[in-house]
Amino acid sequence: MTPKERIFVAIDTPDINKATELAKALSGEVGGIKIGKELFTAQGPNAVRGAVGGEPLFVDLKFHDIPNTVAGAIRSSLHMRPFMVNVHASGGKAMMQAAAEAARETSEDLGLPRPIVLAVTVLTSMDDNDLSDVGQKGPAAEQVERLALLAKGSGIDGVVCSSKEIKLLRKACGPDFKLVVPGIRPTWANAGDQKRIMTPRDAIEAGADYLVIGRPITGAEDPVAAARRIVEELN
Ligand SMILES: O=c1ccn([C@@H]2O[C@H](COP(=O)(O)O)[C@@H](O)[C@H]2O)c(=O)[nH]1
Repeated sequence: MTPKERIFVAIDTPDINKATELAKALSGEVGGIKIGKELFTAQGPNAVRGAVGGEPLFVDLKFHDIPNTVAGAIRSSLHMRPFMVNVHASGGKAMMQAAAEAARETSEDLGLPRPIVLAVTVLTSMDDNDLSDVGQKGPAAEQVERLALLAKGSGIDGVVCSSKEIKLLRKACGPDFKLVVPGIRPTWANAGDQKRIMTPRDAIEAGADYLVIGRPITGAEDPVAAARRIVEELN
């Protein structure tokens, strides 16, 4: 896989025209498009698939509910023909097993390739202090490793983590376990609300499978130029 193919651009906007325009402009410049709660809640599944066109789609809705409800949500999300979907690892083993099973069964029923099912560990906007505020045992890297091992044991294909944990998780979870990494910031971009960050190049060198990059590209005056600058830095 080329470095470019490892980049998923996060298109976070409620505006379908803006989303469609960005997806079209960035087609061929990156590996795929990630949509999340902002666009999905405003526009719904049909609009999302329409906006993204034929590009590989990461449906980042981070389901977190009882197993039956999450299984149903995964089933429904497969109609968007995603390449990747996700749940929160903190929803527990039974919930993750239900999600993995729903993805397997539904893709078979629909005659579609099975999407990669990921579990979100600790949000990249949280540091050790934020974790302790919500009563989770830190440091963040330890909680990420704990949740990643639970996810792997529940039949999940990989995790969403920060680049700070890539080396640790490669060792703990093996070479085939997918590591999808947001909180990516080139040296020329603002961190914003992200706390556990790394540059695209350092994250790839550490062993990330996919990088999720939003505002450094979509918030740039020229998003295509920003995407190309990142790809050049990766090459
Ligand atoms: O831990 C997580 C999980 C998901 N995200 C999502 O990734 C993008 C990052 O966007 P930036 O603009 O590059 O910060 C965004 O859609 C988040 O919802 C994350 O950041 N951290």
